[in-house]
Amino acid sequence: MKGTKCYYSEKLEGRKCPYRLSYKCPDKLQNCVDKVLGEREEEEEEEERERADPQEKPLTLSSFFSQSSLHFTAKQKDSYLYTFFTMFSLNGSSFTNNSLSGVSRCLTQSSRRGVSGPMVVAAAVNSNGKPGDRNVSVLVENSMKESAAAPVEKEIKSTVTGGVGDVYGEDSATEDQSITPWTLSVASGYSLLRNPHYNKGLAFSEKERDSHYLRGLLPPVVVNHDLQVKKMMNNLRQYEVPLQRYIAMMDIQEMNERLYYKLLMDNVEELLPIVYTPTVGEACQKYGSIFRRPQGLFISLKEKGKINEVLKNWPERKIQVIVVTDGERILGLGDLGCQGMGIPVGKLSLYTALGGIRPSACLPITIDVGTNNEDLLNDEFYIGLRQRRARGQEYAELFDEFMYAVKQNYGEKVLIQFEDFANHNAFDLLAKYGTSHLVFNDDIQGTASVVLAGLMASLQLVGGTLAEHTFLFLGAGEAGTGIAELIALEMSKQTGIPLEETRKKIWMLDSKGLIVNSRMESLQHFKRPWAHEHEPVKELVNAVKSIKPTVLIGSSGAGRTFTKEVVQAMATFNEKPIIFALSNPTSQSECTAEEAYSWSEGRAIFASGSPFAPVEYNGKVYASGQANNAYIFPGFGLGLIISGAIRVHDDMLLAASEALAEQVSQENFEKGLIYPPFTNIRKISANIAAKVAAKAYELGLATRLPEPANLVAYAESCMYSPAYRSYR
Ligand SMILES: NC(=O)C1=CN([C@@H]2O[C@H](COP(=O)(O)OP(=O)(O)OC[C@H]3O[C@@H](n4cnc5c(N)ncnc54)[C@H](OP(=O)(O)O)[C@@H]3O)[C@@H](O)[C@H]2O)C=CC1
Ligand SMILES: CC(=O)C(=O)O
Repeated sequence: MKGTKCYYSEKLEGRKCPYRLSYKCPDKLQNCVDKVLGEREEEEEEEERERADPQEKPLTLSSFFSQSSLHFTAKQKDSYLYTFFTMFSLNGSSFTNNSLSGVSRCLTQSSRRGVSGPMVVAAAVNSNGKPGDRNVSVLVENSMKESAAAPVEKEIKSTVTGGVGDVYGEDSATEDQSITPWTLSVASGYSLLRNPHYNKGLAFSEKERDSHYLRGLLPPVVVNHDLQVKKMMNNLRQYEVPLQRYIAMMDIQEMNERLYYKLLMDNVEELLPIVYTPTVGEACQKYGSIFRRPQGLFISLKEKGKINEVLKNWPERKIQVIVVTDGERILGLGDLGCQGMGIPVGKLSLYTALGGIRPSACLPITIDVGTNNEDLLNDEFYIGLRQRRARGQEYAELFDEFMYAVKQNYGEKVLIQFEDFANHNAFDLLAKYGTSHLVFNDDIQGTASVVLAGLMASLQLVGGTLAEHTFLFLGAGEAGTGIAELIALEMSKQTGIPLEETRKKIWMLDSKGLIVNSRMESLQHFKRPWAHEHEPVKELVNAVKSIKPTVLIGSSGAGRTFTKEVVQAMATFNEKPIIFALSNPTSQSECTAEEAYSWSEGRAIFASGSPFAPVEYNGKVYASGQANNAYIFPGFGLGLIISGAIRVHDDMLLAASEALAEQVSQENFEKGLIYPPFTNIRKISANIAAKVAAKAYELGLATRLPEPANLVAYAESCMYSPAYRSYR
C-alpha cells in the first residue's frame, strides 16, 4: 500500500493499515479490514475474559453498568422493562466499597449471557451499605414488551424474620392469572451448586464455602478434582449397560462441567465409546426417553420466521463452533429426526475435550423438519415434530433463514459443522454455503482427512505410493465419495497426474452394484466421477475378485458386508490387505476386528469407525485403529479458529491428514496401528490445528494477524482447561 491510497482506508476508520506491506497486499480479501475488526473483536474478547475470569478484579456497580451496556443493543434496551424491587436477603458485608464481590459471578454471567430472558442484572445496597442492613434494591430486566419504558423503583422490606414473603405474587395468583417466572441467577449458595459452569461440588475450599454461602449445603469433607474423577470413574464402572453410563455422563455434564471434561480428558479411551460412537447411536434412538434438560437448540419448522430470536434464547453469546444436524442420516442408523440431537451434543463435547474449544463457545443445533421414520412418528415418547419431512422449497427456506441468522448473531467466522445430513442435502448444502459461510461437512471432509491419514500411515507398513494402490469402496455416499476425492487429489498432487486420471484408480459400489459407465445416466452427481469402464457387477465379492484392490473401504452403513469370502479374497492377492470398516455404530460395521484378522490369517491392516478391543489370533495380540473423524475435526476446527479462517479449503484437509499421519510412532506401527492412540489427542489436535492454520495463512484465508511464530504452542495456549478456578 506504500505510496498508494488504500482502497479500504475509509473502512479502516482512521486506523493505520495493519500490514504496512508493499509486497503482498491481501486487500482483495479485505484482510486489512478484517484484521482491524478482528483486533477490535479481540479487545472485546479480552474484556469478556476479564469479566469471565474468576481472577478478575472485583466488579463494582459502576464498572458493571458500563460493561454490561456494551452488550445491549438499542433494540433490546427499548424492549426491556426495568424494575427495582427487593428480592433476596443479602449479607451486607459482600457489598462494602460498592463492590459486588460475592455476586460478581452472577453479574458477569448475566452480562455474558445477553439479555433475552428475565434475569437479575445487578443488586444494589441501600445507600448506607451497612452490613446487616437487609433493605436492598435489585435491578431486574425482563423481556416483557409491555407498558413502562422507563425504570421504576420500588423499595420493599425483605423478610428477615424467617417468613417467606410472596414477593412475586405466585402464591396469591389464582390458576387463571398469569405470573412472571422470575429467576435469580446469583451464583452463590444453593444456586452456585446448581450451576454446572461454576459448581465444584465437594471441591469447594473452606474459604469458598465461607464466602459463597455454602456452609451447611455440603458435607464437611473437601476433596480435590483428581479424587472426584476417581470416584466418578468408580461409579461409572458400576454400570454394565453402556447407555446407563451415557446417562450418568449426561448427569455429570449438567451438574459440574469441569468435572465432566476432566473425566473425559483423563479417561478418553474408556469414555469416548460412551459419549460418542457406538453408545451415542443408542442414545439417539432413545433420546426421547432419556431427554433431561436442553443441551442444545431445537429449531423446527414452527420457528420459521423467528430463528433469529430462537438463537438469542441460547444463554451464550460468543459462539465459535456450531454443530448442526437435521437427523436424517444418524450414523448408519438412518432417520432419527429430532432425536439426532445426541450427535451435535456428542461432537461438541469432543470439540472441547479433544480440541480445547471452550464449552461456552460451542452450540449444538438440531433442525427439525419432521421425520420419515414411522416408528418414531408412532412413538408416544418422540420429542420432535410429528410429521413427514419437509423437502424442497420449505426445507431450503428454513435452512437459509438459519444460516443467515447464525451469521447475523455470531459473525462471519463462526464455524458451522454439518453432521449426519442425508446425502441428497449434504453435498448441496456444502456447495451452497461454502462460498458465504465458514462451513465444514464432517462426514464428507473430516472422514476424508482421517482416512487419508490412515492410508499415508499404512504405506509405511505395506510400501509403495498412494498412486501405486488400487481402491475399492463399498458405499458411494458422503463418506465414500469424500474420501475418494481427497485420495485422488493427494495422488494428483504427488504425481502431477491430472485428477481425472487419478480417479481411475478408485472404484465404488453402491446399493445397485459397481459404479460403471453404463449407469452414468441414472447416477447422482457426486457418483459420476467414479463411473469407469467395466461390465456391471452386483456383488461386492465379485467386484473384489475382478478389480483386485489393495485397499478395501466400507462406508455403506450396512453391517456385516465384508464377509469371510470378501476378506479371504483380499488376502489372496495382497500380502497385507488394507481394510477399513468405517460404518458406525458397531452394529453397522462391515466386519469386526476379529473377523478381519482371523479371515486374513493375521495379515490385514485393519481400522474401524467404532472401536474394537484388541484381538488375539494364533497367540498374537492385534490392536486395531479407530478410523474416525474424531481425530480430525477438533484440531481442524481449532486451526480454523486460531487463524480466523474465513473459508475451508481442500488443502487444509490434506494438511490435517499429513499432521495426523506424522504422529503415528514406530511403536504404534510395531503394534499394527495406523493411528496414534487417543490418549495423546490434545497434542495431536494442537499439531493438526497448527498445520491447518499455517495453510490458512499460506492461502490468504486467515484473518488473525500477525501469524503467530509458533503455531503449535499458540494452539496449545488457546485450549480450554477443565482445571478448577479459585473463587474469591
Ligand atoms: N468412521 C467415520 O469417521 C465415519 C463413518 N461414517 C459411516 O459411514 C456410513 C455411511 O455414511 P455416509 O456415506 O454419510 O452415508 P450415505 O447415505 O451418504 O452413503 C451410503 C452409501 O452406501 C450405499 N449402500 C447402502 N447400503 C448398501 C449395501 N448393502 N451395499 C452396497 N452399498 C450400500 C448407498 O448406496 P445408494 O447410494 O445406492 O443408496 C450409499 O452409496 C455410516 O454408517 C456412517 O456412520 C460416516 C462418516 C464418518
Ligand atoms: C463418525 C461419523 O461422523 C459418523 O459415523 O457419521
